Amino acid sequence: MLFRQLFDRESCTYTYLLADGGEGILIDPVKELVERDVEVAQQLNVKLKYLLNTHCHADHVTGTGDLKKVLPDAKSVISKASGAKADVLVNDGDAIAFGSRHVTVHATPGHTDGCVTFVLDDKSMCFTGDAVLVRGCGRTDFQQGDAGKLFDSVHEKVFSLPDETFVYPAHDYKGRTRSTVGEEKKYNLRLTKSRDEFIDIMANLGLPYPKMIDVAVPANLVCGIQDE
Ligand SMILES: N[C@@H](CCC(=O)N[C@@H](CSS)C(=O)NCC(=O)O)C(=O)O
Ligand SMILES: [Fe+2]
Repeated sequence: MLFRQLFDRESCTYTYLLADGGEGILIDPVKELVERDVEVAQQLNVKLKYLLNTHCHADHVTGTGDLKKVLPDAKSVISKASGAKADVLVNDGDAIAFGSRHVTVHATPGHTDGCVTFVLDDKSMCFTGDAVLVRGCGRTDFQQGDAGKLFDSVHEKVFSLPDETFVYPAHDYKGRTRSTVGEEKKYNLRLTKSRDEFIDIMANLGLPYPKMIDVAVPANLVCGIQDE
């Protein structure tokens, strides 16, 4: 299987390309980097079949809408629970296939209601969006955020994966690229605490809202297609 991790310096977002037999998926593309993503896919002889979003992002506009303009056969994907528009609305347990491989959708609400984690068929990798970040997790102070829900989601749907499963987050703000389930179960600064302590930590993060939130959320509810 072909795998690439790509990075947006502006929003610190990771985009992932997975492909098999010339068919591929992109997870969490960023609008400003659509040209880069198309070029990478072309150079690696990958026909992009599905353009996946782990959730309705608040900090950047998804590239899935613009990618569809240049790749008309590609289908945008987001969870039904996100309330956003896309060609394919997925639910917990659904599979997205490319070549002879697939990822399974695991609903991991809490950062937003519609957050999902994509788990590769052999459980070697999972793509956690903002549910699990390296040594951290997505904030829960906007967009239906619910710390108790996030704690339960992660413990039930991510920490139940094998310790060796690589964790690929949607963002990292300190230059880290990936982790493993085992590492996060041991060293995550928030999710290793008790449920009550976790809820308290999340209520007191004191983070400023993402700069782009007022533009990004409405745009992402319509797959990144804004009035132009
Ligand atoms: N400064 C950035 C936004 C940073 C931020 O709020 N990140 C989110 C993920 S994007 S919704 C988050 O959940 N962070 C958790 C954390 O502990 O940092 C901007 O202005 O865009
Ligand atoms: Fe987010």
